[in-house]
Amino acid sequence: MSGEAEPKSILSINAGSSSLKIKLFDIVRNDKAPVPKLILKSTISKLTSPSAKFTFKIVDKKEYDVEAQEIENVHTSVEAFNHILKHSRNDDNGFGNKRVDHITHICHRVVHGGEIGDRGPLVVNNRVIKEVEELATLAPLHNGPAESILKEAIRALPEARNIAFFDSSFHSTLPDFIRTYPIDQKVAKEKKLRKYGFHGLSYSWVLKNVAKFLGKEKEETSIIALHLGSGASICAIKNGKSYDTSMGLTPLEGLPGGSRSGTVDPSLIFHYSSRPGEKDKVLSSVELSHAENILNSGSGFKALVGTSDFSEILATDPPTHESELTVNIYLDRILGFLGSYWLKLKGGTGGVDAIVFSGGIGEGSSEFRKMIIDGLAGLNGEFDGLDNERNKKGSEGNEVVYPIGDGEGKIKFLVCETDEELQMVEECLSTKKLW
Ligand SMILES: Nc1ncnc2c1ncn2[C@@H]1O[C@H](COP(=O)(O)OP(=O)(O)O)[C@@H](O)[C@H]1O
Ligand SMILES: CC(=O)OP(=O)(O)O
Ligand SMILES: [Mg+2]
Repeated sequence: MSGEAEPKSILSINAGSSSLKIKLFDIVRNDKAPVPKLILKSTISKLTSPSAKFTFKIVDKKEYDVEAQEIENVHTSVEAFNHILKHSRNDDNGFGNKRVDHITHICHRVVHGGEIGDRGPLVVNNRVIKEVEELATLAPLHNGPAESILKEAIRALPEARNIAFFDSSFHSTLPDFIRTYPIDQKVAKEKKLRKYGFHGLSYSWVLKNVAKFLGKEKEETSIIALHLGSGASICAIKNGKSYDTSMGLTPLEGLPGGSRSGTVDPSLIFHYSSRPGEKDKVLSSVELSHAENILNSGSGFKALVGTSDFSEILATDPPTHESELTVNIYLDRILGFLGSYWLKLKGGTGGVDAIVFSGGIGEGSSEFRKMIIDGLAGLNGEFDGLDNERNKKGSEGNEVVYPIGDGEGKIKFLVCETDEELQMVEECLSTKKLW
């Protein structure tokens, strides 16, 4: 453990439900502050729709680039982490052991922070690992993998200090009447059953960069941010604070995703799990966890159309009944949240600055952004119209945020290239107690 020393080299690890994304930064000092300089980025994607794809890029050493290489033997996030580590440690790949063994700090994205998550990032110790483990049932696609990577990082890079950043922390500002489920409050308090919300590292990054783009203070910025990735959520941010978000006690609530159903009538579970004529049967806990597993891992796009890869679904040519149904369901649920959050923010503060797209689908698909914006056309004047050309062109140069609207409405449409890895590093560098 380094401890108390200014970070020199930070590895940032983001275990998503379909991918592992890592970045390595050297920390250089300018006059006033430590500044991260990107050295390496690597991703393994399509973990849930194999074969997995491996990308590896060392900055300024293009000759060592690996681009979307298919890898057969990697199925889990921890296998993906070990694959990247092994590749980095091989001198033939342009990197070598020295660089890896100089890592002083490791930032880990942990999706569910439960009550400890409300305190912000924490230096990892046995107690934190135990909490992450205990919360695994509340984020089944995330906390288990994050815990395995945490343990593997401690084993493989023993000199580094590990820090956990919780996706749920950003939502600690949710008002009581939004975070409370209308159930017996004694049980709710005892079992800590409330809305937590996730994708908070992404929302922190989006808020910070959109405020900068708009030339406003964060505290004066109100946006509706969409994080559309393998898991998808929407957040209403009111004057710089999370006011409502579509995910809940777990990342299952709200929008459907690659393998998740999103919100369904809770009673569906009981009917799904019993055979015809057995409707009144009491379900065993095994049957209930099986149902929970199906809703998390065997539903969503995968169940509707056979793949959790949204780009494949959009590219189905000609579209099939299943691909169209999937896109229409996703679009409908997104528009439902947009309408609701627009109303909530308008009614409360009178202002929404922008609708912001991020995440693999939000950043990658101009076609799907157009469908969403077309769906809001009835509110012309309130919202921008679409600037078709800019929407198709995407980001120019190194823009983190760019507009895709025509500037005619009160509410802008923006795209923000999210960076959960750099968000963690920036928070680490600005929080001395984490060193
Ligand atoms: N250009 C694109 N068009 C449509 N979908 C895309 C595009 N690029 C990535 N995606 C989709 O984004 C999803 C992965 O998003 P990402 O945010 O990387 O996921 P994770 O939840 O694993 O972090 C996948 O469904 C993938 O198909
Ligand atoms: C919280 C969540 O669903 O994250 P991801 O989209 O990265 O799987
Ligand atoms: Mg993600």
